[in-house]
Amino acid sequence: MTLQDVTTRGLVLLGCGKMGSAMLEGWLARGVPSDKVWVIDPNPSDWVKSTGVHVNAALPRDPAIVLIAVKPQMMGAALTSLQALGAGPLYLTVAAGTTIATYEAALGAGIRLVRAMPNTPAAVGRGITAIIGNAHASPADLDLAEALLSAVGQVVRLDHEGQMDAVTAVSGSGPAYVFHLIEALAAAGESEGLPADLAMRLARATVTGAGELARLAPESAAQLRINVTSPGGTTAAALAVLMDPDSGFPPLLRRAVKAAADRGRELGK
Ligand SMILES: NC(=O)C1=CN([C@@H]2O[C@H](COP(=O)(O)OP(=O)(O)OC[C@H]3O[C@@H](n4cnc5c(N)ncnc54)[C@H](O)[C@@H]3O)[C@@H](O)[C@H]2O)C=CC1
Ligand SMILES: O=C(O)[C@@H]1CCC=N1
Repeated sequence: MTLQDVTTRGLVLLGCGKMGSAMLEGWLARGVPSDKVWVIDPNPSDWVKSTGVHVNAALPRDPAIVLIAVKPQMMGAALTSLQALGAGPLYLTVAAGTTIATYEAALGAGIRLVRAMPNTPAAVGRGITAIIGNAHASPADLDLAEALLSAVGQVVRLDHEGQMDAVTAVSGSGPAYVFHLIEALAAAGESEGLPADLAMRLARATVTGAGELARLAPESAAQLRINVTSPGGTTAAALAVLMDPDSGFPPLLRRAVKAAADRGRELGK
């Protein structure tokens, strides 16, 4: 199966909230025809309804791909609406926590399934998605999933499903940590006397600019940090706080990432 099959046979999205919409936005922007996309969602957004995709219409009989993007807590009920499709399509799921075994139990042990963990920068083509196939997913299925997901950013393949909760905690949830960094940096600027709108503008441009530099520059993140840090200067004073081994970013992020990974494991039970 190829990307051409996807645009011929169709793509079904089960659940089109924040993550499903981010991916759909990326695919539509990259030329997937809207009349080849079927969305099933009891509460479709105005944006989804405005895209021209089929919304809560009868499904095609033989779609190439079914993307599952409902919350893990709703998965049991949601999967019943796919049972009629059986082992025909390639299933691609982005749900945190929910294990391959859960889908096989609900949809049939013979299904071809790729479990993926994307992130919302997919909406602007800058996502990163980790994938792992089940035992029935062929190399061609993984290639197809990768081709589809490459349309919205980078793709990495995992060695085993056990890595997925850590991936979720780093890159799936990670954009939220960065957005919170913008909020916190702006709030700190306000505390130093800046007006709120100026502080937010500076914080947002700094985080996105640093992100772009990290993407394009050949240097490591550590070297880029060193390049900002004049000996005895302002950055060094801030980094003494942020790099404190007991109270700085490293222990804080270790705790945050562990909490996210633990939650993923819990959702999988
Ligand atoms: N938001 C994110 O950054 C990421 C989310 N994910 C995963 O994506 C999945 C969806 O998360 P979000 O988009 O954030 O949640 P969301 O709440 O924005 O979207 C879920 C959508 O599913 C719909 N839905 C509920 N019951 C349904 C049913 N029975 N059949 C069809 N649709 C149904 C809801 O109406 C909603 O539009 C989750 O499993 C999450 O773990 C994965 C990576 C990143
Ligand atoms: O918060 C969540 O559970 C989902 C998974 C990764 C990002 N959002």
